[in-house]
Amino acid sequence: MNIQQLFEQIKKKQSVLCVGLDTDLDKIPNHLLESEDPIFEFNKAIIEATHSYTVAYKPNTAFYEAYGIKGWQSLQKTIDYLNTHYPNIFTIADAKRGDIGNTSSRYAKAFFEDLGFDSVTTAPYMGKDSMEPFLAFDGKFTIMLALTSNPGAFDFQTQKIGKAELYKKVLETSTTWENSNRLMYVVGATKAEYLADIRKIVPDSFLLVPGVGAQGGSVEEVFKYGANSKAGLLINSSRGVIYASNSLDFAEAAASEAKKLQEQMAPYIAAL
Ligand SMILES: O=C(O)c1cc(=O)[nH]c(=O)n1[C@@H]1O[C@H](COP(=O)(O)O)[C@@H](O)[C@H]1O
Repeated sequence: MNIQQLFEQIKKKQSVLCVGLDTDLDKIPNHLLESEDPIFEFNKAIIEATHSYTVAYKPNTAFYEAYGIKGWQSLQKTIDYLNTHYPNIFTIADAKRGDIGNTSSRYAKAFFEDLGFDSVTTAPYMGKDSMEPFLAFDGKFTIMLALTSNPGAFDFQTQKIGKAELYKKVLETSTTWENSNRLMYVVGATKAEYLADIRKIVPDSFLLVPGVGAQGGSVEEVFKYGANSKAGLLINSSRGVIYASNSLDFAEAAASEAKKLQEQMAPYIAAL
């Protein structure tokens, strides 16, 4: 899908909610474990319950890779389900890839062409030639880590390289790359006060903001500092939505959490 369609979804649903499909067999309701593919059955039920409040889904590939080939099959079925039934919902493979050029181009092919995701998350540590193979894909988006939500973000990302912090350098440099209009950036909701500075460097880009819910970030703060005139945000919650209940009512409970988040977002989107 293209950016225009994403803007339209945001307007129509009055939401920038991205639901993270971090599906863990130890956390899903027991009754699903008897089915042939519990991960897919869980995801399908979550998608059906939450899609009207949601503009993006983000399966984190670690939760699928952890189960080997069966996990990859569950991931494939999940993205196929989304592309078939909800083609207007943006899809993110949260894989945090990045390597020397020829390897990155294989990662890009895997997530964009083989699996058919709209976007993939990447780690920029290896620099321009490790990101460009992702950016070469027309109609696809590369969501690069900028300032992450975890405490370790302060180990490197906020350290100064010359006058500027590393994360600012990453943002500034990336805007000079070819096809930089295909870039989005990850900024943790737990670092909302940094968003105003980040917006000065990338005023028009989409920011994927994980860390509300289980990690303690606030929707209000993210909008206050991070929204641009078209929102320009995708705010992710994974555990807070998908594990709202672990019994028979899990899908209804997820819908209710997703609705709560959408209702928190709506007034800010209406005011843009
Ligand atoms: O790239 C990400 O999505 C990401 C970046 C980041 O800085 N922090 C972060 O939590 N994430 C991911 O966002 C999701 C957050 O999950 P919850 O804390 O359960 O909402 C996980 O899949 C994380 O891997």
